[in-house]
Amino acid sequence: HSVGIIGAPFSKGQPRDGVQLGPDVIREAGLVKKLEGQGCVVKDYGNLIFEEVSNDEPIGRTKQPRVVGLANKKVADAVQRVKTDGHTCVMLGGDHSLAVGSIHGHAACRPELSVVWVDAHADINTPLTSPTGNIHGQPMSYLIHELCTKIPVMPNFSWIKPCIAAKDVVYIGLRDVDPEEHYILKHLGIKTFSMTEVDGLGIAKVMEQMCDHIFSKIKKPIHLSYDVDALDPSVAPATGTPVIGGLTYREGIYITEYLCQTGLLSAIDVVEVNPKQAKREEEVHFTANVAVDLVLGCFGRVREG
Ligand SMILES: N[C@](CCCC[B-](O)(O)O)(CCN1CCCCC1)C(=O)O
Ligand SMILES: [Mn+2]
Ligand SMILES: [Mn+2]
Repeated sequence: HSVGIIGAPFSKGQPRDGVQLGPDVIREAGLVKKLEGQGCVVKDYGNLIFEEVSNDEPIGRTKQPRVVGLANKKVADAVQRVKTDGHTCVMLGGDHSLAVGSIHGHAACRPELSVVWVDAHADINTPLTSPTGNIHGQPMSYLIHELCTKIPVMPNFSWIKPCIAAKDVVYIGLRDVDPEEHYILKHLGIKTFSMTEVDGLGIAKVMEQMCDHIFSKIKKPIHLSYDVDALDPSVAPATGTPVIGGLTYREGIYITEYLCQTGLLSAIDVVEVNPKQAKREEEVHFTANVAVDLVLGCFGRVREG
């Protein structure tokens, strides 16, 4: 595997300080060395530099729109470059608003994408449905063709063109979905495997049925957007919006092992690691090590040795 790593130290899609430190704590947990140790060729493109935006007043309830729009343009260009260079892209967040740029940049190289969104949350609020105005709860609404009429014009967002179809999206791990998001998921017929399905079917069946769904016609490259809060807070405590009843470590890893063996993983986001949300120092290292293990699973590490 040839891997291109991008650090995206960005936090303005949500209000909690610290998630901008995610890329560096994940690197400090040995990501590059461990990938190389399992035979990957790794190019670390370093951390993107995000410029400030003054007077970034809310638009309606939406907070920090200008700096989020600007940051995602940078991410989109960087992901496109990594893909053009021929690597599987790994974007280290930073908050989940960065998925707008990551998926947009990926789709610029691979127009026919399927998106696997692993998350406690659906992150599909529009600017008008969001209960908080935090853009990390909205990224999917800017990317899905069927929602484009629901998105108001916002400064620094005009470059964004919807690039994925609802039928090519699948969710795993949902357990904290806002009412409006639930309506959108149902209305668009988006395939979801909430924690209820994970419990009822077991993770192996979830992965089988998920692949049947996204590969129902042709096989498309996969964009895996992995929010560490999909995992149970006991497994990934250093994150901004923890929700109890999440994926076990084993389930979280199984998802990456399964997707790796499809051979279709083309870009991966690992987001929402926030060291400042940890109660104790060891929780930071624990969460960072789990994040590293998720990436290793995407690139061929299997637990049998
Ligand atoms: N859906 C929420 C949470 C988004 C989490 C973003 B992620 O997945 O990247 O971490 C709001 C959640 N909800 C608001 C009302 C009270 C309960 C929580 C939102 O702010 O839109
Ligand atoms: Mn998320
Ligand atoms: Mn989440």
